[in-house]
Amino acid sequence: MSSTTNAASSVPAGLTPELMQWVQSQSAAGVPLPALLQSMRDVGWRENLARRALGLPEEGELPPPFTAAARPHGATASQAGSVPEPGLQGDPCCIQVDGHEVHVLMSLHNPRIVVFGNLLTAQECEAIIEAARPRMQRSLTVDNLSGGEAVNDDRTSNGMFFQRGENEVVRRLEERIARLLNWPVENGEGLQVLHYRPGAEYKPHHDYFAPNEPGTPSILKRGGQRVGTLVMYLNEPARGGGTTFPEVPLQVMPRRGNAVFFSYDRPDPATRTLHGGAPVLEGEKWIATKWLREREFR
Ligand SMILES: O=C(O)CCC(=O)C(=O)O
Ligand SMILES: [Fe+2]
Repeated sequence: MSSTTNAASSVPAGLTPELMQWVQSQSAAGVPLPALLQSMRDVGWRENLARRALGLPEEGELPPPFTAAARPHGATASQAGSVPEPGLQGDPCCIQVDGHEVHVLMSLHNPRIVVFGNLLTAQECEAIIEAARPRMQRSLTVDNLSGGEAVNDDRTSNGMFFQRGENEVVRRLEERIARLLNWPVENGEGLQVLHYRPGAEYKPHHDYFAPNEPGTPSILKRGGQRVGTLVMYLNEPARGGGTTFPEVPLQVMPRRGNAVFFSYDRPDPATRTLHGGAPVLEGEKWIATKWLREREFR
């Protein structure tokens, strides 16, 4: 009798031991918190009970959804152990972000991947390509050994970085992304533009920084780990060039103005976010990538 009482007392109010066991086993299997939260909503758990089961702040404890104006440098959702996540409760097919209609084309919970349509207008895509074009150079990847950057045969694209908020289009887009993914503008790295010619590719990789590499501590000083990626398609190659997730497996084909978002709540392959840019077979591919950090990126 008393053991039953003890077991019950370790279960938060309103929840059941079976549920808590399920949460524990799902977490241990690498299912991210946002996916668990959504699964609980899907089977009818009330929002605050689901949040309590996951150790997340309950509604009313959190500041209102992020707006750059209201919360420019304040507490981030990552401090609640969370990751960027669009507001897809109620399965909307479109999300209005500052008067711009973003379409939700696909949503997968494990790994967490969401495909958006109409995130950028055709004019915005063109403007970003034209501002980037004169500044393109052979892409580098972060060198885990030194914490600096190096040319890498796995990545045969050309690229450049904009400063955050560098021009009007970039600033507007960054604001839109922050609102769409409920993640502060300040936690975003500068937008990166990549250009792939036929044959160019980006072999499968993770976007987080490998914890045990000697260069990682110095990389993490600038805003902590990456916790989410948004790859935005600025044009359409005629064939090839999809963003692949070999462990799902899934391939997202580039359509101008569309984007694929994925998040990872820990720097671990268990997040199943291995992904790459398949070789472009015909035509060219332009993308803009926004990487999101745990904290303010400086
Ligand atoms: O080219 C792609 O589709 C993927 C790009 C990518 O993985 C990245 O920018 O981190
Ligand atoms: Fe990547």
